[in-house]
Amino acid sequence: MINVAVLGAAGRMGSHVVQAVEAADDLALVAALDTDDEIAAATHAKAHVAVDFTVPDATEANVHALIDAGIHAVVGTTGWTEDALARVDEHLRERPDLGVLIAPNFAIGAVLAMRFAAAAAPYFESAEVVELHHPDKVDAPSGTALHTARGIAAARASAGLAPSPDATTHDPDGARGANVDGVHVHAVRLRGLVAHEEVLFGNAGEAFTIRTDSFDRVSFMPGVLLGVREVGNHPGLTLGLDRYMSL
Ligand SMILES: NC(=O)C1=CN([C@@H]2O[C@H](COP(=O)(O)OP(=O)(O)OC[C@H]3O[C@@H](n4cnc5c(N)ncnc54)[C@H](O)[C@@H]3O)[C@@H](O)[C@H]2O)C=CC1
Ligand SMILES: O=C(O)C1=N[C@H](C(=O)O)C[C@H](O)C1
Repeated sequence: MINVAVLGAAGRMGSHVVQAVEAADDLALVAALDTDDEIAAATHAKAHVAVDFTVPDATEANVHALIDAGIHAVVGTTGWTEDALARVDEHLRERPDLGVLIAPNFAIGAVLAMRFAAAAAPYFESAEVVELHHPDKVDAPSGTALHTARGIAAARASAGLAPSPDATTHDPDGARGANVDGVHVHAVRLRGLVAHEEVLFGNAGEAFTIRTDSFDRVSFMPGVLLGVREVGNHPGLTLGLDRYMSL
């Protein structure tokens, strides 16, 4: 039995994780924590793994506290910078027995979309990412879109591709979106949406589109539970759920 604590348990994602853990025969929910609770409560409850779906401003401190407490961490919260990831990696060297999984998206379709986008990237002259979310989301672009764009950029660089063609010289209102390592990323916020992404590729005379849609937050739960079950078998810092899958 794996004892699980959930951080951000009152939130949109955290409340789904609480239900998913409670429904799993091999997992025990031992702590459901939110803003007013200390991480120490997870230690007192003998948690083996903590799942963090909180806010970008809180998640790094939570992960360091979990490492200090000797608890594996499965993190879905977005907003991680390269510097913050490096600090976690460094901290984990003090605890080589612990695993931390930080994944921008636990939906299987989104995990595959990120991988497929990186695989397709060397074959197209142009690439752009459009992410579409509910309007209560606090960060933009989404963590998934950042990860997708960085994967595309790395694959283009490895293949020796020139920058995507773009004649824009005047964009005072930022209509071309964010530039993530040379890949333009556009963020839509619309009531009624949950989490969606389109990756657009173009060549002369053709387009190739990868689309993933989470219509309901239940779509993230199989991936979260996979992370909970596997994190103890993957010491160190792991970025992306695909690292736990045979892809
Ligand atoms: N990796 C993935 O598959 C997914 C990631 N996300 C990300 O998860 C995060 C949370 O998303 P939502 O659940 O929609 O947000 P939310 O705002 O509904 O929930 C966040 C919860 O965290 C709590 N919280 C804030 N600071 C805290 C702290 N220091 N300790 C404990 N709890 C704290 C809040 O009170 C709230 O209940 C966001 O960064 C979002 O982008 C969302 C969906 C899927
Ligand atoms: O805030 C959300 O809702 C989501 N956040 C993650 C992200 O920023 O990529 C994952 C998913 O898109 C839902």
